[in-house]
Amino acid sequence: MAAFLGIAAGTVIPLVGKEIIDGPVAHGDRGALLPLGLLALGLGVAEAVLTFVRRWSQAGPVLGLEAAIRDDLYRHLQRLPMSFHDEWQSGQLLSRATTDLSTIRRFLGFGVLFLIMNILQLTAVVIVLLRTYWPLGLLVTASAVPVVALSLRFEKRYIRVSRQVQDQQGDLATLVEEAAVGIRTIKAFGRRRHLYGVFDEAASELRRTALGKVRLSSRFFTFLEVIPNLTLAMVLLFGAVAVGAGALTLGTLVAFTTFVLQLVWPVASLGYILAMGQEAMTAADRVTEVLDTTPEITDPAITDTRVAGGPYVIERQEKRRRRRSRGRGHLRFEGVEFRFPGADRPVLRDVRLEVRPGETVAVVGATGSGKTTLTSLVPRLRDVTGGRVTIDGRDVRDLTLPSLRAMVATAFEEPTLFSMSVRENVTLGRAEATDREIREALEITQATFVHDLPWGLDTRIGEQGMSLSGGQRQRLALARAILAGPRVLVLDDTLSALDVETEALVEEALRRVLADATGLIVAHRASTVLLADRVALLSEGSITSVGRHADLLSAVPEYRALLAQDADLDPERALR
Ligand SMILES: Nc1ncnc2c1ncn2[C@@H]1O[C@H](COP(=O)(O)OP(=O)(O)OP(=O)(O)O)[C@@H](O)[C@H]1O
Repeated sequence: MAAFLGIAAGTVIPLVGKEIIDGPVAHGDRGALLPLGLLALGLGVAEAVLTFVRRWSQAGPVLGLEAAIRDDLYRHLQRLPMSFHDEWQSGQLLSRATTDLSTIRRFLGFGVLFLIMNILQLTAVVIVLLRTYWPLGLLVTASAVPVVALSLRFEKRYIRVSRQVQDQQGDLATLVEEAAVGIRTIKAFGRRRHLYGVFDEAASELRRTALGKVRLSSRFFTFLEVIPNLTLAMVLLFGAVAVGAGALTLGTLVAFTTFVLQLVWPVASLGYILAMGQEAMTAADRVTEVLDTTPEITDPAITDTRVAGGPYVIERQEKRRRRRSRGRGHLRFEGVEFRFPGADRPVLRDVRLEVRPGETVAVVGATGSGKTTLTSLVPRLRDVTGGRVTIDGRDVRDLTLPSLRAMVATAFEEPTLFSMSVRENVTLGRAEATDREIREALEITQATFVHDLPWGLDTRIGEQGMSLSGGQRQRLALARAILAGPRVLVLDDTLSALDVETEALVEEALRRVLADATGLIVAHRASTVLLADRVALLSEGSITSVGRHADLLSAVPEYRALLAQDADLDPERALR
């Protein structure tokens, strides 16, 4: 409303001017000058106030919209499965969540409104011009033809080049991120110059594309500046002739030229606005590419019509069932197959394995044999492509994700700590854990070193906090998994960075935890294998043997070969 009224006020001002020139000025009537002058002044002030109201009332909703889309995008990114994140560069996601959304906001906050206002102003002024003196009005209207034709051509080319710039910005963000995360490796290998070269090449490429974009838009913008000014010159020329011939009053000509001058900005700014629109459109495309990706790993579809209330009811039922059957956690892999998207061979084939409640099974296999992939199927970080994984007889795909993930906790080999306090990091799986429970979990994992940190449990660690050693990080990640109090505990080679002594202490304490849970442990070392009741040998994608460690050691040569390098196992070597 403020915008419309502003345009109306702005359009009336030249008409008042015309009245002043043709009335008081032409007839020397000073008395009428004052009210008309005050009217023009009043209209000017009203236009200014309305501009302020427009900007003020528009900023809030537009910024709110940007924040809402950003939230949606973040929430969606977290719902997307591992396979999505495997494929997408993090820099691309980063640039979409930041730069692209700001581009959309700028267009919605500024461009859209000006686009509507300019079109309205153009239409209003053209109508007034045609009514004031139609031959000149027609001349002004005709000047729109080349503007429209060129805008359409410009649009197609600009879309292409602005998409290219935005994609290259995403690539550049990825390079910066990788350089920051991998700085240790880069320095250690003395590859600073080399990586600088790679970055410089990408940055120069972006510069070249951006320059091409500027060249394209400047040609267009110049053209848009020239057309209205050329029209103005023609209006002045033909208008002067018309005034000379007595077909037009001087006041009308002055009003006319003021109107045409008023058109210069809307036409010239059309270029910027269209360019902004194209950028916003490609940015929106990039954002919707992410938003339109459907998460493949979702809660089960509610086909049971008796369950009114949907997932919440299922969730409640499951909680009740879990309370009743506390302590269970019967894990079974039933003919499981897993194939990475696009891969020609499956990584896992016909995997059959049973882990009974309270039992711990170690998975041993050559590197790259699929151990991590196998463990990721339990909390549905990935979904099986054949067969099924069940917990207490129920397919994990039939459980809601929150209840499944409350049931299964995983500690990974490469532990991720977030830029939060030790407490927040450790209680990630169970926010309501008490200090006593946290202390116990830290004691089990021999992670009491945190009490010596400057602010104890409240010390900020992770990417932007205190640096911790690999072993310290692993122990915190393990404490996190234990504190979650899962029915199924998955440890993916979690103790690999610990020294022998600490490992022994952790293992001793772990034995108590594992006695109450179902354990699946990926193991490379004999000492870790000894934590388990049984061992499963994963070979070429399937479980080829299952049994007690000592039995497999004596009966299965492949198993022996895998663990023989471990001095503990080979007394002769240990003595040597
Ligand atoms: N995202 C992925 N896309 C395609 N193939 C993958 C992907 N991740 C892993 N692989 C392949 O799947 C196989 C199994 O990988 P996995 O990480 O499960 O092995 P692993 O037994 O845990 O190895 P390690 O002992 O070295 O940790 C490997 O050959 C690997 O190259």
